[in-house]
Amino acid sequence: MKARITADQHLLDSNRRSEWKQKDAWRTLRILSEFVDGFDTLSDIDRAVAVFGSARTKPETPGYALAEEVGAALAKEGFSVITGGGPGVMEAANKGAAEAGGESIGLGIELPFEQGLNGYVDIGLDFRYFFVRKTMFVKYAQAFIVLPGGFGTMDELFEALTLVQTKKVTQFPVVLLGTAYWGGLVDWLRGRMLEDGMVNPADVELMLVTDDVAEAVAHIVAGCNTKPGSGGDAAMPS
Ligand SMILES: CC(C)=CCNc1ncnc2c1ncn2[C@@H]1O[C@H](COP(=O)(O)O)[C@@H](O)[C@H]1O
Repeated sequence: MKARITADQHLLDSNRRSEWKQKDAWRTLRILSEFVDGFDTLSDIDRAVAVFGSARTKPETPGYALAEEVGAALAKEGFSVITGGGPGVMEAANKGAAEAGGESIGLGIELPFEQGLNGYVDIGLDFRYFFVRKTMFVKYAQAFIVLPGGFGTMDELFEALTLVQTKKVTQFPVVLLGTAYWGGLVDWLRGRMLEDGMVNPADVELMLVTDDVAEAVAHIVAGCNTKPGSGGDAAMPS
């Protein structure tokens, strides 16, 4: 299959510098419309948790089953489940949520190879720009659960941790699910990164690491301080 040139590539890739002078100013309108669509579609979500993890996790694997269990457990607790709308862990979490009667949301991204949203998404949006989509995850979820994954998953995890650390978001639990997978990274964060003074002791405590879905959900319920119907913190000015 021939790889398509994506909108993100037009914007970011310096090989396309010749377009920048002519097209970037107008491209901002497209970016703006993507924010407007996202805000318009997602602003009615009451309380939601975003579930991240590998796009490559295959059905009928323990990782897929775990993500399905997470989606179902969140739905039963009254949370909408937001994922990247793709295959693997995203599909499994959407499936778990949808089959448990919950609201299943997929925020897809345009990629060089055609893919579309997975078949378990009830409310779906397709984004051209990664950075617009990432705003939506943080804005409309009150917590993140992160399953094993690759670069995309790390990007989403560390964006959340940076936003919590810098207090751009408050009361935002982050759970790493899968102690065997995450253990090495967490040891390095609590060892090398902390010992070299790159983070504060409190920073490395910003995430819960567990294998237990019920513990993950309970941690979120206790930590995100949004009750059903509250719609979050309505008293804050813009
Ligand atoms: C089979 C394949 C690679 C499909 C790619 N299709 C994708 N569709 C939607 N979101 C994605 C995709 N790939 C990466 N992401 C984003 O990055 C994360 C997973 O990336 P990774 O597989 O850990 O690095 C997901 O949580 C998602 O938000």
